[in-house]
Amino acid sequence: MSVGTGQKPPPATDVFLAPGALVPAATLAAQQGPEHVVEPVAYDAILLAGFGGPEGQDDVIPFLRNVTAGRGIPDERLEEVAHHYRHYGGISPINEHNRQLQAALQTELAARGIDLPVHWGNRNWAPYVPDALAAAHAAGHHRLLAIPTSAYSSYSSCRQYREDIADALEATGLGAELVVDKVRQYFDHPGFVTPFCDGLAEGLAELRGRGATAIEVLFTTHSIPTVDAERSGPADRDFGDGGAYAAQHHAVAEVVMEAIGEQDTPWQVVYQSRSGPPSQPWLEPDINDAMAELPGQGRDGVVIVPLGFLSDHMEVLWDLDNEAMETAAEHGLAAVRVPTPGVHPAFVAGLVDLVVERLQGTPVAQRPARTGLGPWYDVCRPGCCENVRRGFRPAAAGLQP
Ligand SMILES: CC1=C(CCC(=O)O)c2cc3nc(cc4[nH]c(cc5[nH]c(cc1n2)c(C)c5CCC(=O)O)c(CCC(=O)O)c4C)C(CCC(=O)O)=C3C
Ligand SMILES: [Fe+2]
Repeated sequence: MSVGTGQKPPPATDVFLAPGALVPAATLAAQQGPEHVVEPVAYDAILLAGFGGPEGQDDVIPFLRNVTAGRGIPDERLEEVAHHYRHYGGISPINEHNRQLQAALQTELAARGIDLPVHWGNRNWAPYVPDALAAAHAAGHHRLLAIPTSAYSSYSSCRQYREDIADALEATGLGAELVVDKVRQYFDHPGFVTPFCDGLAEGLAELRGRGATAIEVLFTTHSIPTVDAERSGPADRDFGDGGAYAAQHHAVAEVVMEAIGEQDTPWQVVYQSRSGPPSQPWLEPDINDAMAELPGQGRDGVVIVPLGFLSDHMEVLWDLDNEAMETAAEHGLAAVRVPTPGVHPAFVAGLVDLVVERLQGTPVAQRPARTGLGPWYDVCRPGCCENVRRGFRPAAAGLQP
């Protein structure tokens, strides 16, 4: 299913979709303008692009091999992670979450009179992206708008989805017949931000009700290698240490604190679920290390906000609800974990708003964005979120190289 390695990148001005398939020149011209908004497109289907997870004990190891293919993840780490899944019967809830999100999107689209079927395909487990593309094609669809289940920039959270879509176009031989674009990154879209605001306000109230008086808010997200973080986002913009990935999380966290009137409550962005060899630097601090410091600073409670995730999947259940909660107890901290967006009505409506933007070509000034970083790009910029360790691989829905 992989695109041949060593393949030469296409010329710098092409929008890569798949060999032989380019978007119309007008679309390209529009998206290169200062507004980075593309012309309206009459999409005929949605592709919900998920991560995928095992649904039984026999799936666990093959799933982990899919996720880590070609990546130097040590075997001990795979064993350790397999154990997290085995603890829950080998079943990750993530596929069920995506089934629910698919159904909720379908309902919301219908309620607004938008006749677009939602096809669902995962990167790492069935139903796979190539199956979804084949199903879309068999149903007579040609212009797909992808909604990845990830809100931020970085190789793991954006480009890898785009590369896997490019691979799927190649593997299915549908590259000349299907166009696959994607919605802009929605880390600062009100639909994504609102559920966290609601959850954090409730979490703070709950902890205060339990008697905590010196609470710190921990906004947590997946750690990634610092080299990936530095390359996250468009290559022609500087986002400081940690690249666009860290900058987006910090900006959203600040917006959430302000939105609920908690500017004076201490908070920080922390990282979780690190893997890879110890010699390789990843974003820090780890959530557990950060918590160990808090009693010394006079804190007696933490609200954990899983800002980097869309649903209560394994990274949330195990790494937060088991591990981080245990760490909190060890350090005498009262703790509560806020829900992920899941199928919160504001989130589902927000995703449909993103689809409508692209159907209508909404001007950038009319696009909602809660941070100064956005609204983000309709089409990923050249060199966006590249993985220097793996090298160049073609990616759908972006400018090359
Ligand atoms: C940024 C990011 C997100 C958020 C964006 C998004 O949501 O897409 C995310 C989500 C997820 N990560 C997940 C699972 C795993 N991630 C792994 C490994 C890795 N993740 C990374 C990053 C991210 N991961 C990285 C840099 C690696 C190292 C290897 C590599 O470069 O790829 C491994 C291998 C073992 C390990 O090392 O932990 C597993 C099993 C699941 C499914 C959970 C379930 O099944 O419920 C989900 C939603
Ligand atoms: Fe991951």
